Amino acid sequence: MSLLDDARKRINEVDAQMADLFEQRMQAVEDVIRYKVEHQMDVLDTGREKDVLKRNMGLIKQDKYKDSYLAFMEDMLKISKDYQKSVIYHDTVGYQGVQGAFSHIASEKVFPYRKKRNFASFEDVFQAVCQNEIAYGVIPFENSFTGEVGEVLDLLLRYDVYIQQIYDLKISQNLLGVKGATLQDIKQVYSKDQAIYQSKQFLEGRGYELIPYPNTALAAEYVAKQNDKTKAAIAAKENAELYGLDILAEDINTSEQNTTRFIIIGKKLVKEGNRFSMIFTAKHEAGALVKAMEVISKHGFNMESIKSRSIKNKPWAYYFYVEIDGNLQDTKVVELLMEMNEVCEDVKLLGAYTKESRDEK
Ligand SMILES: O=C(O)C(=O)C[C@]1(C(=O)O)C=C[C@@H](O)C=C1
Repeated sequence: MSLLDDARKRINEVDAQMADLFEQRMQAVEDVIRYKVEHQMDVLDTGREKDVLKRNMGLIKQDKYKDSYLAFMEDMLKISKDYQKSVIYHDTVGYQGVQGAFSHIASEKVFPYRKKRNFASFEDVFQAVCQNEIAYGVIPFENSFTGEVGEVLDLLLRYDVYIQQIYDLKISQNLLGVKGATLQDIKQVYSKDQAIYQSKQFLEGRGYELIPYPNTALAAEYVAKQNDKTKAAIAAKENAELYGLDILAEDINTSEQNTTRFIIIGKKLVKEGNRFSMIFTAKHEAGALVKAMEVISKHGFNMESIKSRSIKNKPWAYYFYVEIDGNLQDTKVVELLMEMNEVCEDVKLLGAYTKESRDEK
């Protein structure tokens, strides 16, 4: 037996023991999870980690292995924390904003039975997905009235998440007042500027004082707290129940077609679906964008949407977001992605999802 064969035989034996020990460690971690959930404790315990590292480092006899072992143990702790979070938060859905906001309503429609957690910013939701603190994030992507949410495109470019599903929510604005109030009582109306704008036709000639508020759900909460019959909020119907308000006028928004498309993001690439999205940056040479477009059409794909955004910190450089009809499991798509990689500077697959055809809607 050669030296290499012998060494590999010993490695195999050690690996077998380590696999067994790994499972034993994870079994202990399962009990930690049970205890932490019961006592509502955080997954991270920095004090305990320091102890673990110190004690285990003391077990290493040869100094030359210490750095590697430290890295190994740190990885082990990360694996343990990631696993704990994936078990504890597997059914949690995150959204940006307060309860009653449209993102919250969309989360309830898509995941009626899962726990919800709200965050201050879109970026916080992306981060929470990446760190396993939530299983999914529900994020507004574009509105038929006001256009795309550019910041979300930038976040899709930066974070390692995938679009797994899309959901179209019909946005309906309503005038909500305190219990017993009538339209005649109202003097002041609170809401987000966009909602006021969308309800312009209804508001015209009524003499209400229009007061902008950071968002529709907060406006509803404010009106409920004031408990004043002269104040009303423009918000989604769901806020009436949430904050104990009456619906004084329903569907007051001008455009009946006002729909917001939400994307459901997660850490895994789900390959099923009849549409997929990608982001690419064209090479800095003449005709580079045309080349990319040609690759898409050459493979016979139908491009449903294209958007361009400037790249932060790179003046006059752009990236492109495209939506294409097709199934990621199709070999044609694999070929397309390979060729796109050749003609573009960067290509990032954003995920696959099912889009109903327009006729079905
Ligand atoms: O002892 C704990 O509290 C654990 O959650 C286990 C563990 C570990 O895997 O050793 C993991 C995460 C904590 O930050 C500390 C230690």
